[in-house]
Amino acid sequence: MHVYGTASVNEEGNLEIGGVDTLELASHFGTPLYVYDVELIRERAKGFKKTFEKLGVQAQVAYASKAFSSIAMIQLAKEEGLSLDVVSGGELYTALKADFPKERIHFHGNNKSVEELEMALDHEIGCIVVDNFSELSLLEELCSSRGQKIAILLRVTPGIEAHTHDYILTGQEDSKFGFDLLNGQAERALEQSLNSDWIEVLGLHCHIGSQIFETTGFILAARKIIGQLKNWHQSLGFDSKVLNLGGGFGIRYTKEDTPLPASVYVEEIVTEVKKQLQDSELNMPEIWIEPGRSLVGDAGTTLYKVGSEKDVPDIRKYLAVDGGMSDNIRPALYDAKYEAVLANRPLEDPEETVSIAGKCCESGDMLIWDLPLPKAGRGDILAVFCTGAYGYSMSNNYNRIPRPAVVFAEKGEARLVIRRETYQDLVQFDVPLQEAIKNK
Ligand SMILES: Cc1ncc(COP(=O)(O)O)c(C=O)c1O
Ligand SMILES: N[C@@H](CCCC[NH3+])C(=O)O
Repeated sequence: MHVYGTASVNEEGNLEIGGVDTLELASHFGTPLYVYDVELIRERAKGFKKTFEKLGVQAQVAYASKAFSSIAMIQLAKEEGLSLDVVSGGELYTALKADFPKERIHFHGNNKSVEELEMALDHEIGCIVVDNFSELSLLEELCSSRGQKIAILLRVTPGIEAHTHDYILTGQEDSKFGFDLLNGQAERALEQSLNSDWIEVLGLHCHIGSQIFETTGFILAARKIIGQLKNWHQSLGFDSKVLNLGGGFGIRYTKEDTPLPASVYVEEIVTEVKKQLQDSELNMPEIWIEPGRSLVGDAGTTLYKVGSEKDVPDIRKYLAVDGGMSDNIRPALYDAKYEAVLANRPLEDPEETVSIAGKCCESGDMLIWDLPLPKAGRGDILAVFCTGAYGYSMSNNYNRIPRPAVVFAEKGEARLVIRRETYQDLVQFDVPLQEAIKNK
């Protein structure tokens, strides 16, 4: 068995996370249950920060809160001295509720609404990552009408095709995100911003994709951007204070995945930036990164209770669990692969191969195909690893299934940080026909 993060097997032979027995967690908090190993998140955050410190580079490590946003999670990011990437009014609201330092909040998104931009301006957050011309003009208008200045990064698409799933690629030319670097859009956006009385351009941003296992894409992106920065220094007198190279650092979901240590991504990015800046008149910019998955992904485990089973003779055995695509849509959406063990017998040798089905009314609601497992049946607890990123944050109420609870486990203690939804929660926004107000 691969030991994920600080997960271990205790004297009772049960899987333990953050020093807490997962069977106790399942019986106390119910299932499905997302369990986070808090120490591992802290370790990952420190790992990124220390690498920058070791290299003597000014940096910000911004947690991409889309991976998992909750008040407790944002408080944890604050405790670890991270910055924060938010991508919607809802994520910003969560950050504000968590009392996250406003100056370290960066606001992303390809279609921020007027209300969202106003919210960011009201709270004077650190910067807005401007994605397109219409947003740039809108922001300028808002700032000028309020008499308020704002710091921005310009998100550029460097024309890099990272090796990952098509749906999570973002740095290629044909992308809905950012100003294209090669066709002159980025230069026009920079000129427009530099000419504005209301906008201070801190620098450039790019994010080439997610779940990336190589450094090549980041290096090429840095090279292309710095190449442009040199031109813009000559032509526009622009000196970028910040270079944000996004997130996307891959993690190990299964043995097929071979991620690099976070330090390697950081070291190679910094080395390339320094190399490209040699003999130029540009100052070394602050390097910002935005990891989401690599901070919280393998720190999360989902506990499910096994229910029905179905044998299709000579074809396959299905074991159904009490969750599925409602709490983890990634297998259905990206064909994502996961590993799992029985929480009550993690070290027992597999006896059969089973496929783990979710309980949603979709044939595509399969969590894991062909998983070797000891004989398991109704009542057993299945622990699916590496569900900490884009699990809860992409969960939904399909089939009116309530969202699971989230627990933080650390040093032998478990804290409920998001309570389980109830059936009452599910109908809270419904208006019965007889009460519905007619719009004449
Ligand atoms: C702009 C931006 N920054 C950061 C991230 C975080 O990516 P990841 O969770 O792969 O680190 C994403 C998601 O892909 C993103 O779109
Ligand atoms: N949600 C995706 C990644 C996209 C991240 C946001 N740009 C995943 O689960 O892998």
